[in-house]
Amino acid sequence: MTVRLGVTGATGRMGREVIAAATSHVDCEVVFAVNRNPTDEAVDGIEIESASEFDSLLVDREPTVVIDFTGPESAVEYAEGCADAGVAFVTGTTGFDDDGREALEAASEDVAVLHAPNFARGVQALLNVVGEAVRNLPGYDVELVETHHNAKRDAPSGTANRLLSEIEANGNFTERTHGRDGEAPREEGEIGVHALRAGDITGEHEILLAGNHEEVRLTHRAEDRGVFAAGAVDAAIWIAGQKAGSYDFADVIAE
Ligand SMILES: NC(=O)C1=CN([C@@H]2O[C@H](COP(=O)(O)OP(=O)(O)OC[C@H]3O[C@@H](n4cnc5c(N)ncnc54)[C@H](OP(=O)(O)O)[C@@H]3O)[C@@H](O)[C@H]2O)C=CC1
Ligand SMILES: O=C(O)C1=N[C@H](C(=O)O)C[C@H](O)C1
Repeated sequence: MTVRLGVTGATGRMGREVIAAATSHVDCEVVFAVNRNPTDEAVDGIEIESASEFDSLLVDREPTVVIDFTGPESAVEYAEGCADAGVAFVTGTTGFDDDGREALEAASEDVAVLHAPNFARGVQALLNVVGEAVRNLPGYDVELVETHHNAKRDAPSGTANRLLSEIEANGNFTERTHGRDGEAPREEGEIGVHALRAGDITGEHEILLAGNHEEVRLTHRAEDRGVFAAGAVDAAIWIAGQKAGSYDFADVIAE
């Protein structure tokens, strides 16, 4: 069955990649693509419409799923629109605060909602192994470095926050130290967190574990945003058959 997709943030870095991935996928049809500031220029043959039309497009074009890569405020608004219209919602947007996360949970009571801070399959593998590495190296110092392009809004990245949760769940850590400045010796139990922003780097995450005169580095490097878009389209196809609830990209990969 063809999955009918709506795309938000359509002219953004990720929106364009999602349209490219979806239009070349045999199981997908892009039925609308919206942007806050629409352009006359189509993306991969898909007309860009105004985000102000989002609610009426949900009714008129009958999408099965909306894929969103925008910002935390707009993602919540789009999720609420989808919940009202009975349309499943996939978002890769990062930077949500507690209220934003709660709003996504509330939407998932009415429709299937999948939120993943990273749609790269390699990052899912990294999330699976990082806890084991920490458990195997008790007492080793842990530092996380993430590197992204100079236009990224949130820090640390959504992926970094997810990795940090895994690290904390598997070791005795007391605090996250964001960068260091001046007299700042390392405290026992801290995890150092460092966000680098430069150029047009797609996205890198490295966890350094060091102690006992040795070091282990676990690194994921995305070389192309198409990796994220392909994962998001896979998630949209998967979620089309799911009942209301809150899902993660790990659920998609598990099948
Ligand atoms: N989960 C994953 O695998 C990945 C997640 N991301 C996340 O996706 C999000 C978008 O990233 P990226 O594409 O690089 O960002 P861009 O800035 O390139 O694009 C953002 C898009 O969202 C729109 N937008 C932003 N704010 C609003 C708003 N308040 N209301 C309506 N539309 C809005 C922008 O519209 P306009 O053009 O009008 O400004 C633009 O189309 C970020 O949160 C990023 O962290 C990114 C890559 C992978
Ligand atoms: O903004 C980005 O570009 C990315 N954001 C995601 C995040 O915050 O983790 C995922 C990816 O690293 C690219």
